[in-house]
Amino acid sequence: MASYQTIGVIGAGAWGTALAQSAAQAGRSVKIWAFEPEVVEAINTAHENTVFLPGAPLNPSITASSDPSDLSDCDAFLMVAPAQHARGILARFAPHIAQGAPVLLCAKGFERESLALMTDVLRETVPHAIPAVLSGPSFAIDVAKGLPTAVTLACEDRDTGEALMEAVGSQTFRPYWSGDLVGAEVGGSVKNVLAIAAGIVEGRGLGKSAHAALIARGFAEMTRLGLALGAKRETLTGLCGLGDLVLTCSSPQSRNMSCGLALGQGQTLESVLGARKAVTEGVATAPAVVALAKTRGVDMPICAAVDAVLAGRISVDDAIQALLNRPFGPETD
Ligand SMILES: NC(=O)c1ccc[n+]([C@@H]2O[C@H](COP(=O)([O-])OP(=O)(O)OC[C@H]3O[C@@H](n4cnc5c(N)ncnc54)[C@H](O)[C@@H]3O)[C@@H](O)[C@H]2O)c1
Ligand SMILES: O=P(O)(O)OC[C@H](O)CO
Repeated sequence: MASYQTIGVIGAGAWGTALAQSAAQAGRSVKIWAFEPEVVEAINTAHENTVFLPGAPLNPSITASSDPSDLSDCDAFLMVAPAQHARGILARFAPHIAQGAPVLLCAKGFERESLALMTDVLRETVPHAIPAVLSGPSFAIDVAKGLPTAVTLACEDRDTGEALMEAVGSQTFRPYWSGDLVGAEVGGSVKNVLAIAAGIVEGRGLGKSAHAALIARGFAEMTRLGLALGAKRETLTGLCGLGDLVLTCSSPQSRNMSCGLALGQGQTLESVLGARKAVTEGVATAPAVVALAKTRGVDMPICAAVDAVLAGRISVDDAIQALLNRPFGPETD
């Protein structure tokens, strides 16, 4: 079985930093590529990502660089830059990723313009890499602090998947293997859009019953899209689907849910996004989810309402009314 010892982490936001730390704790040699020079500086000198993951001391063996060629000796990669930047960054990395090296895709989003999943983006930019997906209920700070977390690690070849699990996993950060990449991608991406809706429910004071209904009906939407794209139902009921949906829709520390909370309380999207450096993936993914659903004839009324609110086509109150005015119907398809 392959054994990956030198791990390249592409993207030094909160999640890339936490995963770099996890791999270092697993005894791997870890190099992390950061977009911002100040992040490179902070990791190499203070051994802390003071910009995106402050308060989490890093293993001093982790080195950072802003030059992709510095990662060219890595035998496996974690792609952790936000979804909308993935294509450009992967294209830069393509010459530095060895033939047959696995690239573990960790971003949770669809590409807005092309509607591509991250595995599609990887196949188009680095066709010689082996795609894998990491997704599940896990806040970066929880992983960095060593709190217990469990995620799905999807890779078609089980041996490769298990070698990746050994490279990033630990007693507290627990990956479970799956062969269903599409399921893992759809779950993580759609839950971000639904978490914005959950935040709106909370921010508008619609109550806990509405919150539970949102999660259950949102899960029905995620399942319909996932199945239409070829996902397995059991993947969607697992960590990367229902598990992550429950976490993100219930935690104001989620960037997506907190964005919805603020919208529900009357703030504008511009003021919410303008006040944060962190990525809110659901904002760019919402229109992609809706467009993709349309191409497959899949009904996703909650996601469509979120997209319409984010785009300013409808007010929060009118979106809520429109959802409540839908005709009664069967619970399952
Ligand atoms: N933070 C978490 O708890 C968490 C957990 C699981 C998955 N994720 C996913 O990981 C991905 C990365 O999120 P994060 O939380 O690490 O990011 P973050 O919000 O902590 O940081 C923002 C990231 O965007 C990058 N960035 C900003 N502008 C850029 C540009 N013009 N070009 C290239 N990169 C640019 C920054 O370098 C940084 O890596 C997202 O898809 C997110 O959904 C995050
Ligand atoms: O803060 P969010 O909303 O990007 O969510 C982070 C993780 O995806 C939770 O699993």
